[in-house]
Amino acid sequence: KVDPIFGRNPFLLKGQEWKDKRAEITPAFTQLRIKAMYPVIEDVCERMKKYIIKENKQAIECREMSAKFTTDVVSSCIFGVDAGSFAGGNAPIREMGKRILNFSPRLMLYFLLVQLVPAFKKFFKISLVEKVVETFFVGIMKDAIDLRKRNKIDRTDYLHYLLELQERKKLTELDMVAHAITFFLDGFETSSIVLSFTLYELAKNKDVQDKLRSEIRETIKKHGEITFDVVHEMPYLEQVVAESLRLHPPAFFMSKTCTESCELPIRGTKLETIEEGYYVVIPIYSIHRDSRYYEDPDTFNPERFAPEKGGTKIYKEKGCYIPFSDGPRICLGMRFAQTQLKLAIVSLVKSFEITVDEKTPKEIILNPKDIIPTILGGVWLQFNEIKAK
Ligand code: HEM
Repeated sequence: KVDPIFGRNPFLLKGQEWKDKRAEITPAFTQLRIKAMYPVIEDVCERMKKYIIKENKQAIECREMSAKFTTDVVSSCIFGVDAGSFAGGNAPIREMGKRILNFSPRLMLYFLLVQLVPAFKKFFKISLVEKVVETFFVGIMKDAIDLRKRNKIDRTDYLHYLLELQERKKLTELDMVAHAITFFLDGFETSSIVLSFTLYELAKNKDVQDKLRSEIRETIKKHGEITFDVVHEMPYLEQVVAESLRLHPPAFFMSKTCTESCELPIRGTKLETIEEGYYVVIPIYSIHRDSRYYEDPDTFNPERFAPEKGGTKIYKEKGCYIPFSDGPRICLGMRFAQTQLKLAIVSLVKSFEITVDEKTPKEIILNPKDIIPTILGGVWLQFNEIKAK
């Protein structure tokens, strides 16, 4: 029996169940659909900029600011509603996002153990957590659908896709909510962590920030504005995001089940047999920081991915650049994540000089309580507005 909400996430499924679920949601992430969501992301970038200006000169904790950003993006794209995370007060969807992640060590443990040993699913009951999440999101979903139908809104976003799917496949309300929660859960936290680490690295490395700002200005001069197609054709921005994902991959490991006995070379020579049914843990974080593959691996250096050096392609081919995994289970939201990240970075670097505030710890220690790596004590940055001349 599958868990009604979390158990339908392709991330946690296997075999035919996984294939069916993945096939069902893949069309939601086509280039065309992400392009259609671009103006929605642009709107949220504007709200984030206004929030920074309003906070005025105070240092801003960017882990929380980034989570507000991705919560608003994801909510606008799934439910077509403004989650209002930047409006002050306790915005309910942001609060629910916090609750889901902090819910209890039980939920964290669930995800961790199911990732490591999928068989653990049998022994865990998370029905209470699911009930709260389900009740909350069913309410939002109902309102979102009602609003869309009543106002005859025609927007090619994720909700639009879910409504089409509902017609075609006769999805139940719970199916729809489970899909929406997959997008919400897999989407907002991973991307927000990457955004906060990227802002931190840009603040620490002024030369990189300046070079990126020059690329942004040149691009605007050439194209007038930064559209969806243009944002994906900015080589230095691509390098900065790629390097941030290398140094700070939010999914720091993944586990795979061996479906067919095979032999793997260990340390390049000795062959080791991996039996069918074995669980294999792939430590993304350690691979990305291994000096056998990366020169000076702990240094943030976007130059290593310069186009003339082959970009990330050569590292991907060697299997040592895998922030979004690889193969048939590669992250479904990769293109969407990259789009929202790039747009947020462009929007902030264009408008602000970003520096590290003294409240940020000098030595980075990762919070041992978080399932996704975050900086203990937070990422405190200063934003000084660049006034147009
Ligand atoms: C920078 C942000 C992101 C990173 C680094 C990331 C990373 C990953 C990784 C490493 C996996 C594979 C896990 C495994 O093989 O065990 C994965 C799977 C997945 N991701 Fe992402 N992700 C990000 C953002 C997103 C977003 C925004 C969405 C959706 C909106 C999303 C949806 C998914 C889904 C549905 C899967 C499961 C795919 C499957 O098993 O077939 N991710 N992600």
